[in-house]
Amino acid sequence: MNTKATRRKKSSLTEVKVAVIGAPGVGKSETRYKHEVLVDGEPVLYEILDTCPKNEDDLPSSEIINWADGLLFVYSITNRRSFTFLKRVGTLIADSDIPVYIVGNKNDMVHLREVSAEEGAMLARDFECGFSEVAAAEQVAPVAVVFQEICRAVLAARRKSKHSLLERMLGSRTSNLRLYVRGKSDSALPKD
Ligand SMILES: Nc1nc2c(ncn2[C@@H]2O[C@H](COP(=O)(O)OP(=O)(O)OP(=O)(O)O)[C@@H](O)[C@H]2O)c(=O)[nH]1
Repeated sequence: MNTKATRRKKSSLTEVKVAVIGAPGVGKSETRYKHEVLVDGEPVLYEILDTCPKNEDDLPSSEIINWADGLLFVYSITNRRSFTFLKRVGTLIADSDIPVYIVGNKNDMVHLREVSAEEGAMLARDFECGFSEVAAAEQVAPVAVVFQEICRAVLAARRKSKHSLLERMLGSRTSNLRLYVRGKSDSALPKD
C-alpha cells in the first residue's frame, strides 16, 4: 500500500550513508545489517557501500570518502596486514572530519589473534572514534550496535555543522534572536 501517509513517513526518514572499508577478506560483507533501523527512537535509512578492494594496496578512492557520511573501518584481529591497511586509509582522511568507527572482526578466532584489543583501542584514540571487537559471522546484536554508534556519530556531526553554520550566518545577532529548530515540540513553545 502506497498511501500519502506512508509516502510522507518514508520521505521524513533520516538517511545515513556508510562506507565499509577494510582489506580483502576481513569480513566486510558480514557487517551488512538491516537497512532501516531505529536510532534513539528516530527511523534511519542506511545506505551501505561495501567496498571491495582488489588487494591490500587498493585504498578507497576519494569518491567513496566524499560519498559517505560515515566510515566503518573493519580489520580482522587474525590479520595484522588488515590493521596496517586501515592505518594507511587513515592518512587519506587525516584532514577530514568524517565520523569513523573501527571494528576488529573475527574475535571468535582468538587463538589466531595477531592484533591485540589494546592496539585497536589505541588506533581508535588516534581517530577519536569508537571501537569494538566482534564476530560478525556469528553475532548480529554487536554488529547492530556498531551501526547505531556510527549513525549517532554522523547525526552528532550533522548537528554540529548545522549549528556552526547558523552561528556563522547570524554572527553576533544571535544574542537578540530566539532560535529553535522546527519540530514536533513547536506547539509546546510559548507563543510570544
Ligand atoms: N571466523 C570468522 N570468520 C568470519 C567472520 N566474518 C567473516 N568471516 C569469514 O571471512 C571470510 C571473508 O569474509 P567476507 O565477508 O567475504 O570478507 P570481505 O571483507 O567482504 O572480503 P572482500 O569482498 O574480498 O573485500 C569468509 O569466509 C567469512 O565467512 C567472523 O566473525 N569470524
